[in-house]
Amino acid sequence: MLLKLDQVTKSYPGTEAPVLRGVSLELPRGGMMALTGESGSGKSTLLHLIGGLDTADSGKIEIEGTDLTALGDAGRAGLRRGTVGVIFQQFNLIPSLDVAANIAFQARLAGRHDAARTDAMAERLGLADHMHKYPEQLSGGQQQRVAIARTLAPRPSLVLADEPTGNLDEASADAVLGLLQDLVEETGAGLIVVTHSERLAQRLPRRLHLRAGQLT
Ligand SMILES: Nc1ncnc2c1ncn2[C@@H]1O[C@H](COP(=O)(O)OP(=O)(O)OP(=O)(O)O)[C@@H](O)[C@H]1O
Repeated sequence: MLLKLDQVTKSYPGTEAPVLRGVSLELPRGGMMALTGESGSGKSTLLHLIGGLDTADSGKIEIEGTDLTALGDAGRAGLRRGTVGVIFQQFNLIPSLDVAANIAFQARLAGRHDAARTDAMAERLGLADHMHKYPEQLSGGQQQRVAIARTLAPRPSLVLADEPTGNLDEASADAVLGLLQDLVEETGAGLIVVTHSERLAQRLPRRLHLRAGQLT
């Protein structure tokens, strides 16, 4: 199993009810699913726990058999470099690096930089003519595609995308999600897409819905 969550619970200081209450799920290798739910239902929190960006209060999260809850900060950071890739809502590109260097950044950290692969992916994502531009010189859709390329470059086993098309119009959102799915499928990785859009969620083979901190 690529990902296994067992009875995961999470509260933030100052919030009355837990944000996540006993969340369990399994995603097989190469599996793809959408995670939907109202604003504040805990989608980003769940993604952050799976991505090792934050820790659960109780329960177990396993990625490729490794128990995240037993790893320290360094262990979780290592997992983020190689095994799990996160595409953030706000892209988080590095402003001082051009597109080529942004795309290569995480792969270099993971010791998996492959220039030919980076170029091929940039081409697929329509970024070939923009490789020497800086993030501020790109449109939102182009920045999103750079963020996708950067996350996929180190070949993670699991890709987590938080509203990857949230800032795009419908046609661009469809195109970007389609490309993301194709690229993830080609690498055999698993994919979890958080989205507000029921329409986009329908494009994924499996859908889970969070309501008041529980999966339905
Ligand atoms: N760092 C934090 N400290 C305290 N409360 C937080 C923190 N992060 C999130 N929350 C609270 O946890 C709840 C779930 O937030 P989360 O961001 O996971 O929801 P979401 O479903 O992703 O929402 P959205 O769709 O609006 O992005 C919200 O009530 C939010 O206010």
